[in-house]
Amino acid sequence: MARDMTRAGEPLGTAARRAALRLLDAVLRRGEPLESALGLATRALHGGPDRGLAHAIAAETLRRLPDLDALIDSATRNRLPDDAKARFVLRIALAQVLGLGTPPHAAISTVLPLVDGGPRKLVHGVFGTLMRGGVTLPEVPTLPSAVAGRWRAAWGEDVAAAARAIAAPPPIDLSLADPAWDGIDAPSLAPAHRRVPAGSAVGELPGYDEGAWWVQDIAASIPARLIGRGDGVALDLCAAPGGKTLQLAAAGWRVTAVDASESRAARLEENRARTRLPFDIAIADVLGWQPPAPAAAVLVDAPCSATGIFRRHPDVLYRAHDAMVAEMADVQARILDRAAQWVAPGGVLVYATCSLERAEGEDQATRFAAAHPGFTPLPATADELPAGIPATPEGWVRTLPGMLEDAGGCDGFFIARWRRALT
Ligand SMILES: C[S@@+](CC[C@H](N)C(=O)[O-])C[C@H]1O[C@@H](n2cnc3c(N)ncnc32)[C@H](O)[C@@H]1O
Repeated sequence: MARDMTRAGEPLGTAARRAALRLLDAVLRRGEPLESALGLATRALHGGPDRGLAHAIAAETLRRLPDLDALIDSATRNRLPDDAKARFVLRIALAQVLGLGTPPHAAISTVLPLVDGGPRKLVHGVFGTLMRGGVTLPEVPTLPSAVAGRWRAAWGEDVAAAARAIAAPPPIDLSLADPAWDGIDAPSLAPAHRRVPAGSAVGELPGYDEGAWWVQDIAASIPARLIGRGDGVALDLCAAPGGKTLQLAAAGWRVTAVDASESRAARLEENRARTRLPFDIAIADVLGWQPPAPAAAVLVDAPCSATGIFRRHPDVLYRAHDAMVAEMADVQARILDRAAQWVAPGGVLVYATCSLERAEGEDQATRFAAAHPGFTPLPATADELPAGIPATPEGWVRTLPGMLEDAGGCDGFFIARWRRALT
């Protein structure tokens, strides 16, 4: 892939498309998260709007990839290999026209320089054929077949809701530090919650500077809701950037937030400074760290495949393969087993993952319960949960793409809670 971002004589906007191409390359060929690839891929761009455009093009391409590929395949006599540069460039051009509303001439003129000295004629020809044919994208996007197959087996018809959910970026949820705060006129789906439209400039919303709220999907707010209010010690393990830490601190707990990543812990610090909510931060690997004493509440928001946040991060659809899920499930088991030792007698343990994979949710909770007879399931109750999100028959919470769909949906999460026996 090209390294040079700006070249004389190129149409304006070519550099942003080159960055989008690098982003796609990072996700699809190297398996990197889109957000992590952003810095390097866009470093030569001048200013936020170009960076935003590169990100929007790459994200839209990932949302629509199977449908874009089907269009490309319909217009080529010999199927282009999956990793052919011509396919990448056509995906970008088509995603702009069919998904983002870019005029066709602007979309094609800014990608052709990316295949200079290569399949320029082919790209131009395929694009022209499709445009003359008046093609459109299906109203409901097609999910990648591996993910669709896995989720259909796990969740049946909810896979259709997942496809609908990926059509556009989702609304943005805010968790309020004070449930009585009334500074934003927006729908509320649960106590201390507001939902603002997709694309809202969060830094400009009322209450941002004062730290009255932080961005957190409603499903992601459930683990801390299941811990509730308290004034004892709470351990938030795998805590950064800190949505759940802030909830626990706002609910009165004396929280220690532990995270292994220094850069992510910096976001914990930023959030602590902005909200002025008190909590301690430990930058440590929980597999080596040890608290000074057992805690009344322990929250494990374990690292996972993150397939539950595919609406905001469509790259997970292409990165979360079976082997990755199995590897994450192994890490989760080790973290959860270790965390269980730090729950004080009579204390509460909550386990959560933002995953739509049973191996990282239901199977993990079943395994834990069998291995830890000293922990009794503590089923979630309706009054603890947002309306429209029921507990499972086991008392766990499993949020699925079809839930709250009319109100804008929610992320996919799994949450289980146990109480440790007194002796
Ligand atoms: C799902 S994210 C946590 C999100 C966070 N709880 C929140 O609500 O904002 C998982 C976190 O686990 C951290 N992590 C992964 N492995 C870890 C380990 N062995 N010890 C501590 N933190 C770990 C990652 O750095 C990442 O920040």
